[in-house]
Amino acid sequence: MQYFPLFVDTQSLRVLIIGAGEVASRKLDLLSRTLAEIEVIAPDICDEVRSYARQGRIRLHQRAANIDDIANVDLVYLATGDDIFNRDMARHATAQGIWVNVVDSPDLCRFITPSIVDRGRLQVAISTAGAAPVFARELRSRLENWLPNSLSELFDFIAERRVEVQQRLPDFRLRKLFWEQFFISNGDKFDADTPRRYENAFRQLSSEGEILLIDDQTKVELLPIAAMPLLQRIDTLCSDIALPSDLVELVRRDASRASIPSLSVINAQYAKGERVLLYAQVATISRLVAHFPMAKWLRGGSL
Ligand SMILES: C[C@@]1(CC(=O)O)c2cc3[nH]c(cc4nc(cc5[nH]c(cc(n2)[C@H]1CCC(=O)O)[C@@](C)(CC(=O)O)[C@@H]5CCC(=O)O)C(CC(=O)O)=C4CCC(=O)O)c(CCC(=O)O)c3CC(=O)O
Ligand SMILES: NC(=O)C1=CN([C@@H]2O[C@H](COP(=O)(O)OP(=O)(O)OC[C@H]3O[C@@H](n4cnc5c(N)ncnc54)[C@H](O)[C@@H]3O)[C@@H](O)[C@H]2O)C=CC1
Repeated sequence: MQYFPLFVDTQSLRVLIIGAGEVASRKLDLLSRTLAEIEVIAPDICDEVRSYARQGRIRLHQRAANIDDIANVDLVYLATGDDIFNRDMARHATAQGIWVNVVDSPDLCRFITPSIVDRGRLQVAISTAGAAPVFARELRSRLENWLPNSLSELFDFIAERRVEVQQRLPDFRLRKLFWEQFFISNGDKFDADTPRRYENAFRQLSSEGEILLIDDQTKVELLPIAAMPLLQRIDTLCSDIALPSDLVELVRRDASRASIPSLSVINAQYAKGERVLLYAQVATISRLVAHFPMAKWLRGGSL
């Protein structure tokens, strides 16, 4: 991973864009939505950039830039098309510890610009490490279609209630269960029923455990989609045989691992409200089913 994604707090971030053509205006389309203070310097200014200045969103200076301009800023974007000038400015910026992006020279970039799906608090950033920005753009447009616009409202709604949930559910485990329950019932949209689903999620909190069974003859890729949220909620993954890697991928990363415990231990875990997944040979799973009628045997196409 040469490029590592970070989300930068833009409050009082000072951003300088040098150049005011098409590429600068594309960067500005996203940067202007942030809280950053933005300054743009260029002798030739395209209409889009000019309109940001008219709205008072950026400070615009119509002149050539020089090295003194990069003092006292946090980020610099060089979008001039003048290779020698860009290289020179990038060198000065880097020497001063200022993070620099040169739009057409990845080797001069301290950071690169991802393609961004903007849903307010929910941000999806895509990068191909510079290999294919067009692919990043195409993937973005697929995600734009897939992620409803109302996700912005949903995450505002949730953020406003985070403290309330912490107060109403002091137990961390119950809070986690609450949010899982809420997202299962609400889905990824905000509508008139969202506040009701939020209240219902408090009522639907059960501290009941779960026993999931998967036998080694079952192909993981054929498991029903409805099994995915169940696997995501597992606390412990128990097995005495090798686990298929695609199954490990589906289970929560922080789930603990164990060998298959005795029947009485499984009973005790269930009674405590733990959620266990037991992976074993068919014969073992059949025996477990006989002992635990409440267990769910996950098989291809059935639940
Ligand atoms: C390294 C990086 C540095 C940086 O700019 O930060 C970079 C570099 C270069 N871009 C080039 C070209 C194009 N870039 C785009 C579009 C986008 N480019 C963006 C980011 C990045 N571009 C960074 C890596 C991102 C990653 O990791 O994938 C996006 C995501 C964000 C944004 O720019 O705001 C935005 C899509 C936004 C969206 O719509 O979602 C298009 C398509 C178009 O215009 O529609 C083309 C024309 C097609 C083509 O040539 O591929 C060239 C060749 C120049 C030449 O050949 O002359 C270089 C230089 C090189 O490759 O050496
Ligand atoms: N347009 C595109 O989609 C793409 C462009 N590029 C590259 O990105 C760069 C910028 O592209 P465009 O915005 O289309 O170019 P452009 O020619 O429209 O804009 C260049 C801007 O830089 C300014 N500039 C030049 N020298 C300057 C200096 N010394 N100080 C301050 N400003 C200065 C100009 O006044 C102008 O505002 C070019 O190198 C281009 O090759 C790369 C990929 C795609």
